[in-house]
Amino acid sequence: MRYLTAGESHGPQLTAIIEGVPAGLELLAEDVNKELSRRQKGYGRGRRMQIEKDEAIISSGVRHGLTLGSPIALAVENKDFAHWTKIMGADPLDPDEDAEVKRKVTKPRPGHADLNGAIKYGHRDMRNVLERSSARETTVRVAAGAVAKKLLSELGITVAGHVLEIGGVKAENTAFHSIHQLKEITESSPVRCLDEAAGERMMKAIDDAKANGDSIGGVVEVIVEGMPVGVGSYVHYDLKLDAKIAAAIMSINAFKGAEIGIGFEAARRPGSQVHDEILWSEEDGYTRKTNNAGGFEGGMTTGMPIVVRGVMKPIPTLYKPLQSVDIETKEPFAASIERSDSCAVPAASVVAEAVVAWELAAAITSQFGRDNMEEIQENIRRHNEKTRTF
Ligand SMILES: Cc1cc2nc3c(=O)[nH]c(=O)nc-3n(C[C@H](O)[C@H](O)[C@H](O)COP(=O)(O)O)c2cc1C
Ligand SMILES: C=C(O[C@@H]1CC(C(=O)O)=C[C@@H](OP(=O)(O)O)[C@H]1O)C(=O)O
Repeated sequence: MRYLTAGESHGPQLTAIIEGVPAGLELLAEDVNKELSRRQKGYGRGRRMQIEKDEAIISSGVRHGLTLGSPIALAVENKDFAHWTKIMGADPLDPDEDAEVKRKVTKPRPGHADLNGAIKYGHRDMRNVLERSSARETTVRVAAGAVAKKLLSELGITVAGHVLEIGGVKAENTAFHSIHQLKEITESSPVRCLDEAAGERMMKAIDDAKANGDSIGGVVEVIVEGMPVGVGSYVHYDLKLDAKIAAAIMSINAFKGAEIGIGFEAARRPGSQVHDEILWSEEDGYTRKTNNAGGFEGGMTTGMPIVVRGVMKPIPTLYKPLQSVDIETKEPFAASIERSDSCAVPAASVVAEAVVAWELAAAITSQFGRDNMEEIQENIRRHNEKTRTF
């Protein structure tokens, strides 16, 4: 499975072409829209989210609610384009002489892609960089992830993301009885946090950052239950599924770190307190006493829940500007900005779910069959049965 996205933040639409989804998967626009709406919620976002109402238009690859095995084309309209038609160029091939249209963005924001992107592509107008480097693109990544999640759910695999930390405020009570309970609780939290009291403090931290013209980041976690054992491989570096998951997390805008299982904590413990002891029972087959490995050994799934965390840095666009240099005048400046998110960690936890789901669905289809859902279901059923008594 693979996909490509196209689209600028303030252009007419975002597009994804999704390839390799097996035939026979039930898929409705509603399945995608549900995920798009989850990404739009979350405390700390700016005015843009009040303008957009993300909805998917699926124009190919699906008939009567079932995937065909052919490429799926999917688009999401940018409602904000209506306010940007002149600046973006209603007809991209028509050079417009309007002064407003010609006003260039020449002031790079520290922490964003503006300066490096301008130098790399030779753009004197950094709008040409920011339009595509914007996390608006995560909309269609969540759409592709929604397709992957649907595929996984048909195979009994559940993916849930939540927020562990925002601006230094940590969730203390992160216990849950089942992944479904985790989903239920976090869905009703404005910061997608299991710990209600910590969630309140996180919102306060976001309010404070906003009042100070600042921004804050945090930590998100994705948990996956139901993966078969042995997905991924140790035989080549580019088949290691834990590495692909880490890369997927790092590919999310503003993410600067990823860890699996106990992650960096493993550096501080002896092996006897890290490695998960192996058990076997007739009913459950092989299981582990603990899950410090977060569901992976040797680049392959262990069958235990996958536990992945990602670190998001604070949003770069600040109302309280940092020092920067105008690329035209080479003079320092203090920019005033129009709008920005103060914190997008809750939204990013939904993006993290999507990118993890995508990698898992891609690995499943490459191992258990690419053509149709029935074949994959049958192959996994046989694999699970063999694994239990292995
Ligand atoms: C959901 C989401 C929303 C974001 N919103 C903003 C924003 O409003 N303003 C901003 O400057 N950056 C925002 N970012 C972060 C930038 O897109 C990101 O920092 C930028 O693309 C540079 O890439 P890097 O931080 O990975 O180096 C957002 C990121 C995510 C995941
Ligand atoms: C539009 C989205 O996020 C945007 C990501 C973003 C950035 O620089 O990454 C900047 C902001 O865009 P704008 O400058 O238009 O307000 C965010 O709103 C979205 O998540 O759908």
